[in-house]
Amino acid sequence: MGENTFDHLLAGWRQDPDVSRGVGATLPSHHSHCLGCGAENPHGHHLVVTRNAPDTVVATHTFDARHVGAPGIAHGGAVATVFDDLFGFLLYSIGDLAVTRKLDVEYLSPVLLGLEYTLQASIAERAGRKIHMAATLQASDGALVARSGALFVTVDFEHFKGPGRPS
Ligand SMILES: CCCCCCCC/C=C\CCCCCCCC(=O)SCCNC(=O)CCNC(=O)[C@H](O)C(C)(C)COP(=O)(O)OP(=O)(O)OC[C@H]1O[C@@H](n2cnc3c(N)ncnc32)[C@H](O)[C@@H]1OP(=O)(O)O
Repeated sequence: MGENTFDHLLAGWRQDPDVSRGVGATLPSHHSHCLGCGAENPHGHHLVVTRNAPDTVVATHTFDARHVGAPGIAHGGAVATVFDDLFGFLLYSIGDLAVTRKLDVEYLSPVLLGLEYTLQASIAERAGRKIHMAATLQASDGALVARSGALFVTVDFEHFKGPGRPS
């Protein structure tokens, strides 16, 4: 991503973090090449995420051959990627930038390739810079297949600048 593009992204977030979008709204991707939600990342999950309550977001996802771990089963890291990115959409409810400090995933049953799953994430608690979040991944029959918890920590814009990062 070119530096002008990244500056533009940060400026856009600063001006309008989309916190005002209503329940039922589809939220903007983090950026076009984001591994979780960017439409232009050929390796990405292309998540489309909707706000279904003020502090809750939902998405459906079908893992495919790009995400295979054991034959027919999604790689655990791919599942964690999707949880992490979904948590990133809760920042639109908060209006502050934050990054993942801790991510826990419980794999209760295999996540199968080619089946559509429903994911939901919500804010559990906010304390100072810390934002605790929780999420579920359910099969089409409602069975709980995986769940995740995350600790995000708010950061300022300078976090995204510096060595190795776009300036
Ligand atoms: C959504 C809008 C986007 C718009 C576009 C904008 C452009 C940006 C583009 C896109 C972004 C969105 C993309 C979302 C994708 C999903 C999110 C990711 O994948 S993020 C990448 C992975 N994560 C990192 O790379 C972090 C690396 N870690 C760090 O940089 C630091 O560790 C950081 C900033 C997280 C914290 O460092 P410290 O030095 O500032 O803070 P300390 O003091 O260590 O911790 C803060 C508090 O947290 C507690 N804490 C830390 N670890 C804890 C733990 N394990 N359990 C409980 N508390 C803990 C501490 O005790 C402290 O608490 P006390 O404030 O004192 O009360």
